[in-house]
Amino acid sequence: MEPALSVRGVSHAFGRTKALDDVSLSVAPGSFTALLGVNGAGKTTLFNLITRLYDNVSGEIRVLGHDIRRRPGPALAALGVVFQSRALDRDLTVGQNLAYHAALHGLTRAETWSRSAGLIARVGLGDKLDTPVSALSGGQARRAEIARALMHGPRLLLLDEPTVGLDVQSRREVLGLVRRLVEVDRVGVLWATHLFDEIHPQDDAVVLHRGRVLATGTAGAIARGGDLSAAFLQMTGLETEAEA
Ligand SMILES: Nc1ncnc2c1ncn2[C@@H]1O[C@H](COP(=O)(O)OP(=O)(O)OP(=O)(O)O)[C@@H](O)[C@H]1O
Repeated sequence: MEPALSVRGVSHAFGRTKALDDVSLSVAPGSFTALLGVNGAGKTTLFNLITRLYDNVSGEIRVLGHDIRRRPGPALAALGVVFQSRALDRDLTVGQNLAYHAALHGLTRAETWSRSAGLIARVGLGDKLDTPVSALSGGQARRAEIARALMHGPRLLLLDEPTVGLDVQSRREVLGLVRRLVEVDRVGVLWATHLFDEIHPQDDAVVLHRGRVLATGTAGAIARGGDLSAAFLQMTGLETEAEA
């Protein structure tokens, strides 16, 4: 079966700064894959390449088998994304934000209304369709963003540190929602984070540090049966740097 996402030998530089250096990873269909890295690891650069905000000039990126350079249309149609910074229009209602996204993807009016009603109920905001985004809490706005990202039925969902800035209850709701999408709908998820308590031992994980992949496998295997954050600190050398 085609991976939901395949990244092979991808590098990217900003002037002399190598943000990504020969990065390879994949996300299986219906898997929750954690992209683990501290600030500056290269997570956002990778997301910007996958979504074609930056041109990918070295290596290959495929979404559901579609090369993002040669077949950008089908690749982007199979992809949903929740960026790190908030991306809803705060003056529009939740329903209007979803409808605008649906229009960009060519959904009909009927499809738009049936999908937005279904998705907004799914993310627990059934009574908020006509509420302006400015009146939502941070956690509700995140869940609305996830609903928007799902409007066109993507098979791969990218989320860039989606729980940063949320309280403990909202973090749990957002994470639970995304895990259900993986388990029930078999969406492939790439979840970028530096919050290790979000990761289960059976999750797939990729350790990215200073633009390089240091480890891939299940989080449990990477942690070698111990604590994931301790294994991460040791692997990246951050533990030694902090002691020095
Ligand atoms: N537009 C840019 N111009 C120059 N350098 C950049 C630019 N974007 C990122 N970088 C550099 O590339 C490297 C990777 O940054 P990136 O934002 O991808 O990391 P990140 O893992 O997403 O970190 P954060 O969690 O802080 O967003 C860093 O050294 C960063 O300073």
